[in-house]
Amino acid sequence: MAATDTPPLPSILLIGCGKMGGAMLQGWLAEGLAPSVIVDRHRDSVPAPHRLVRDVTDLPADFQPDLIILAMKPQKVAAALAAIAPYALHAPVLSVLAGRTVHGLTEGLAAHMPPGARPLVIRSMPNTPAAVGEGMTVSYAPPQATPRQRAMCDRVLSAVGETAWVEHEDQIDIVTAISGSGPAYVFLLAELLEDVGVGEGLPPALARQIARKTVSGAGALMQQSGTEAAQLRRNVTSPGGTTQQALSILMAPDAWPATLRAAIRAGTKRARELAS
Ligand SMILES: NC(=O)C1=CN([C@@H]2O[C@H](COP(=O)(O)OP(=O)(O)OC[C@H]3O[C@@H](n4cnc5c(N)ncnc54)[C@H](O)[C@@H]3O)[C@@H](O)[C@H]2O)C=CC1
Ligand SMILES: O=C(O)[C@@H]1CCC=N1
Repeated sequence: MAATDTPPLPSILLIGCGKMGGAMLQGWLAEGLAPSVIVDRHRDSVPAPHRLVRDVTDLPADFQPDLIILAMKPQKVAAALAAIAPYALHAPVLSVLAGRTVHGLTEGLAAHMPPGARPLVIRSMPNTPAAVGEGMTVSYAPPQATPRQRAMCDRVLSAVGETAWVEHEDQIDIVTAISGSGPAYVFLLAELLEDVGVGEGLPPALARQIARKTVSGAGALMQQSGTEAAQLRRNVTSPGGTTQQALSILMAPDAWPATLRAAIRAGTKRARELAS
């Protein structure tokens, strides 16, 4: 779709504006969000024409969003559902909460609605590079979601990065452990490279600079070249050279391949535990 054909961002009710909600909001503000309401007691202000309220019980009576976005901690959502339910009669709900299922959120909201009324819940897993428009969000919509509802969610999420959709909701838990948590693994790599550099005798400022630029530069090269990661790795690895020597340790079956698989399985398991 040409940029001029892109529909404007809808009006949102964003509930929870911490690390993840705040990252997405930063991207949406840069993209021209329609007048919206943000709920978070820990935020000081939002730029006009958007409004900030401290609690879901303080929502302005004159406000009806196009889309409700849940971005509080999974453990905090239950207490907010009663106040959100009246708005969810008229607008779909997009949840970015780890673990929380479409079924659980739908039932939780429906319990506060008139008999027979059902909210429409779409579940997404974004990541914090959304703050700079470089996010990756994977979403699941239940079969009853309309193409218009899916398109609106995709419009909002694609304003802060790339989007993809899965047909099976349980895949969101695996996505959570890979791309949702993944920036933390990459930042850890930068931290460890810096620590090792300092430990091996480099000046701390230089160790920090080379660690950060190596991670961000490698990411930029991968993005801009479109080349497979494995080929980019081979391009660095001279036969008999220094990289091959280092990778023989990292790529040993019981090193990174096993460690990363175990880590991602642990994250996935935790996402499933957070379902209830
Ligand atoms: N941090 C990340 O990288 C990612 C987080 N998520 C999900 O995003 C959600 C939020 O995570 P973070 O932003 O990291 O947590 P956070 O603790 O930084 O932010 C949560 C915010 O929600 C607010 N809050 C809590 N209860 C509220 C309520 N009833 N009404 C309004 N605001 C409320 C808190 O004041 C806080 O500012 C979680 O469900 C997490 O699973 C998803 C993808 C990535
Ligand atoms: O750590 C968490 O539970 C959230 C979900 C993915 C990233 N942060």
